[in-house]
Order: sequence, then C-alpha cells, then structure tokens
Amino acid sequence: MSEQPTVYVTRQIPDAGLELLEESCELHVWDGKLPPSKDHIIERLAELEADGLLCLLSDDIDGEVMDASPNLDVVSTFSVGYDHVNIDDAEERGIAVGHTPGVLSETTADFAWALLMTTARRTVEGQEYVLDGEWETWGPKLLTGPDVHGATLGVIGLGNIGAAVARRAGGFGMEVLYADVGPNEEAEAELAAAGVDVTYVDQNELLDHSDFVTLHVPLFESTHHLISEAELRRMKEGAILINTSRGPIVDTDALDTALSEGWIERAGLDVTDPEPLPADHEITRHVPERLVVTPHIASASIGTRNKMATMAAENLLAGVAGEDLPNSALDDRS
Ligand SMILES: NC(=O)C1=CN([C@@H]2O[C@H](COP(=O)(O)OP(=O)(O)OC[C@H]3O[C@@H](n4cnc5c(N)ncnc54)[C@H](O)[C@@H]3O)[C@@H](O)[C@H]2O)C=CC1
Ligand SMILES: O=CC(=O)O
Repeated sequence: MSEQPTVYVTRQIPDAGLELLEESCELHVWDGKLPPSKDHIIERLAELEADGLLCLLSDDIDGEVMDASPNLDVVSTFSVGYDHVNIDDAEERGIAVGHTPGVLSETTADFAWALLMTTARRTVEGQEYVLDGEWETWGPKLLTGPDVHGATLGVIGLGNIGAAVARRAGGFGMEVLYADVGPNEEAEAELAAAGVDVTYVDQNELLDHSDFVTLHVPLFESTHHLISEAELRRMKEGAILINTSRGPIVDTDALDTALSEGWIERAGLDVTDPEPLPADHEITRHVPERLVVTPHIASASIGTRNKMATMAAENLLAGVAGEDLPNSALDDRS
C-alpha cells in the first residue's frame, strides 16, 4: 500500500473539505481559534515534511514557509483572493497554488448589496436609535437617506463578483458604470442578456458620476490604495463607498478624513486596513452615522463556505497527486 500524502490545514474549515482530505491523506489541522503564527506553520510543515498546505487569507505564506518542507507540492487557499500567498515564490519553487474563484461570487455580491442598502437607508443607525430609547414618534425627516433605485452605481473591477453586483442593480433600475483594466465585453454581453446595460468608463469618470462606488478588484501592487485622497475628493459629495474586496485597496487615513470633512456621505466596509480592525481604531468614531463595518464576512453563507472547503480540498488533492489544479491561482492571475 502506498504511503498517503501528508497535509497541514491552518484552521478548522467546514467538514465537507476535511472529510474529503481524510479519505486519502494523513491530515493535520491547527485547532486554535486564532491563526497559527508563521513560525508555527513553518515548524509544523518541517516536522510533518508535508506534501500540501491548506491555508486561509489570514496566513502569510511566502518562500520561507514554502521552504520549510522539502516535499511541499501545493498551497491551497480557502479564499479566492491570494494576495497573502507569494505567487512568485511559489512559481520559482514549482509549487502549485490553488484558490476558490466563482463559488463565492453570488454570496459576496449579496453582501456588497447588504452594505450598500444599509449605508444608504441607515438601518444600523435606526436600530441604535430604537435601542437607545430615542424613538418617540414617527418623523418626516427622521433618518432620511438617498434612494437606491434609479441611482448610478459605479463598479470598480467587473470580474466575477463585480458582474454579480452589477446584475443585481438591474432590479433597482440603476444606471451602471464600470471601470477595469479594459472593457470586459464578455461580462457586458452576459449582463445585457440579463437585461442590465453597463457602460465602461475610466475610473475618474466613474468617480465623478456614481452615487454608489463598489470595489471588486484583487489586491495587487497596482491596486494598493486605488482609492486614496484624490479619488475620495473626486467622488460626489453625497456618494457612498462600499468595499468588500481587500482593506488596503482603500487608504484608511484618507477615508477617515473624507468622512470627517464630508467629501463623501458614508462608507460600508467588510474589509479594513488594518485587519482585524481594533474596536478603538480612530475610524470607528464614524460608526454608525458615517460608517458601517463588518468583520470580513461577505462570503460567509453556510452553503458557500461548504463549497469553498470542497474546492480548496480538491485543489490540494490534485496538487499532492502531481495533477493540474482545478483552480490554479498561477493560471488565473491577471
Ligand atoms: N470580502 C470578502 O469576503 C471577499 C473578498 N473578495 C475579494 O474580491 C476580489 C475580487 O474577486 P473576483 O471578482 O472573484 O475576482 P476576478 O478576478 O473575477 O475580478 C477582478 C476584476 O478586477 C479587475 N482589475 C484588476 N486590476 C484592476 C484595476 N487596477 N482597476 C480596475 N479593475 C481591475 C480585473 O480585470 C477583474 O475584472 C478578490 O480578489 C478578493 O480579494 C472575494 C470574495 C469574498
Ligand atoms: O475574502 C475572501 C476571499 O475569498 O478572497
């Protein structure tokens, strides 16, 4: 009987993935609530001489980690974003990198809309108002906000998630603008077939005209602080910014000033820089009037997390078997 590959998983992921790995691997799973330290991952990979590593977006995986085990064939991340994995280091070492595109797009788009709706219509503020005992009567001007229907939505990054967000705008009769590294004719055609016309514009035009700006780009060097002071100043005064991509796409200090000085009306963030965001971070003083913030949960539906676990396990299994990964980050990188 041939020896089973050894794999190390840096957190308890949904059973769907762990059960799949258990069938054919010697499985070791970090059991802590918080991520293992980088040193601990290195130590475990070395002592196990692991063939595969399944990691999360909260792990920093670079060449030093990859070199810990002489047998490492694959790093599979339980996320579509792979900015926490040094892809160049992996490529240099001939290590495959898997990720989870597609399966979480609709769920993440639902959540971007949840943030958009709640920032526009002030639901979090409304709840605090009730719980603070301030609700004495119905008020003609109480907690008014902008209309969502008929407004202009600007989508930055019309990839899988951006397109799913844009499709939902059809139901609200919105005009949809998008910016990307170039026009995405395939997405435009699919959206048109679903009855949603989207218009490609450059980012400045999008910022000038959108009532809501929603971010769906991966974190690369080229997208770091894509939204900074100049971009926030450019946005409409009453505009709302939604970020469900990665925290460092937005310059947090610039956003803090923008909210203080009213360059924009409000922001909804599922991702932050720093992340996790300490409760006493300066920017939280804008909650809830100007800011709604959630702890990176946009893909957190039960069904989607199960699918991500299965997909991450399938990538890992292919990697340890020396096969092409079903979803390779090296192939998908733009
Ligand atoms: N908050 C959360 O829980 C989640 C966050 N994400 C984040 O969302 C990101 C996007 O995911 P997908 O839509 O699946 O990726 P994707 O690869 O399908 O789409 C990304 C789009 O961004 C575009 N893009 C790249 N650089 C750009 C730039 N400088 N300006 C404008 N557009 C640019 C690409 O051309 C592409 O169209 C992920 O990389 C991840 O970081 C994804 C899932 C859940
Ligand atoms: O942020 C989540 C991801 O899958 O990427």
